[in-house]
Amino acid sequence: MQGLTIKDLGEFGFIELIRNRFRHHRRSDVVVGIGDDVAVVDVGPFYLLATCDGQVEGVHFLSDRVPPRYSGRRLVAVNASDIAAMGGTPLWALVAMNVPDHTDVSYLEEFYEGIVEGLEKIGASLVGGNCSRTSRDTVFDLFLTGRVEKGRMVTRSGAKPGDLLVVSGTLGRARAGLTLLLRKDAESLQKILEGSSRSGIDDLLKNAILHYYAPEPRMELGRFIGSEGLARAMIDVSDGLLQDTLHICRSSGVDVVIDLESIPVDESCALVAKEVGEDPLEWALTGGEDYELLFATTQKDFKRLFEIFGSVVGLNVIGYFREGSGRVWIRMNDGSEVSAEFFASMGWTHF
Ligand SMILES: Nc1ncnc2c1ncn2[C@@H]1O[C@H](COP(=O)(O)OP(=O)(O)O)[C@@H](O)[C@H]1O
Ligand SMILES: Cc1ncc(C[n+]2csc(CCOP(=O)(O)OP(=O)(O)O)c2C)c(N)n1
Ligand SMILES: [Mg+2]
Repeated sequence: MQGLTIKDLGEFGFIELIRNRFRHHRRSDVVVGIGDDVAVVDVGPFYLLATCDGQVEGVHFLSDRVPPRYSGRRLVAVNASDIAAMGGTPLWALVAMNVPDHTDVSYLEEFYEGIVEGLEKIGASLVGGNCSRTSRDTVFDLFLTGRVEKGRMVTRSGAKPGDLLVVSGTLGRARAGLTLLLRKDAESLQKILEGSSRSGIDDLLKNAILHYYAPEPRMELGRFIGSEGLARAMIDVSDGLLQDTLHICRSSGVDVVIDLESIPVDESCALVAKEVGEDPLEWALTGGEDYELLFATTQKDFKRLFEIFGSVVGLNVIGYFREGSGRVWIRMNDGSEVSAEFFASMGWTHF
């Protein structure tokens, strides 16, 4: 494809290209290859899960504004969230550290403190990695493995017409946190983080910033859903609700109708978006990085799940699946339906 750039093709176009080009390059023990939250390999007594996501300075985190301990925890959280979205349990991790040669060792030590803290929290351990010099930016990649009982993993591809679309927690909080980080000066940020003012609003803002710094992946919820077989398809919200819903629809070969009124817009998102003159609903739909779980389930299984996790993490039915060819529709407040791409951008894409 001479003359075509990665920007022309886009992130998902490129992944599709690689996936199709090497479709036949596959050992017989590969259960799920390119195209889901994690790869799944049959190792005998259980399925081994493997995933890899990175944090790039200026793209995912800001080294001059975010304490490195949080960025280390963030690196773990974004990977652990993919294991949760498969219904699995994390095991071992390797870190590829790529930094310029003037980097402070104390900065790196703190970054690693965060990595190990994050791994211990999810019951995984660091077993190796790699170091390389870069010409400018700091880039950390984590490779995380996990396990799931055979046949208990939840892929992106099992949603059926009639299933409910459910999301955990609230949406738009990470976008609110990032916006605060980019707009506030260091002193105001410090004040919010120290909680020196005792108003409820400051708590909301602090919460949003910390959520952006280092989100808490939904490990218990994901594992429960997997072990009890309570979802037919699942993904985590990294690129944005619309984009990640689209992944489920395309993989499952069904359409979904999202009901705008039922989107759980985070309180901090409503507050910050209003302050900067943006639409909170659009942030909730496309902001991404909330690392909530998004899944297709039946009415009966939702009821069971809600009884256990409803009051702990919050679970909202935000739409339903129907026959179709992999499209996302938005039901407007007046009852009409609009194809999602005409309503808003679908979410984050790297190119
Ligand atoms: N550069 C790449 N080469 C091969 N596979 C890739 C590459 N980038 C992503 N993938 C695969 O494409 C799928 C989707 O990746 P991605 O969109 O990053 O998902 P996630 O949001 O779960 O991290 C995964 O199976 C991932 O392993
Ligand atoms: C400084 C900064 N600008 C913008 C963002 C927003 N952002 C960066 S990557 C991303 C999407 C998720 O990251 P990605 O690497 O695509 O993770 P994956 O979907 O592969 O899990 C978003 C919303 C950010 N986190 N930090
Ligand atoms: Mg990824």
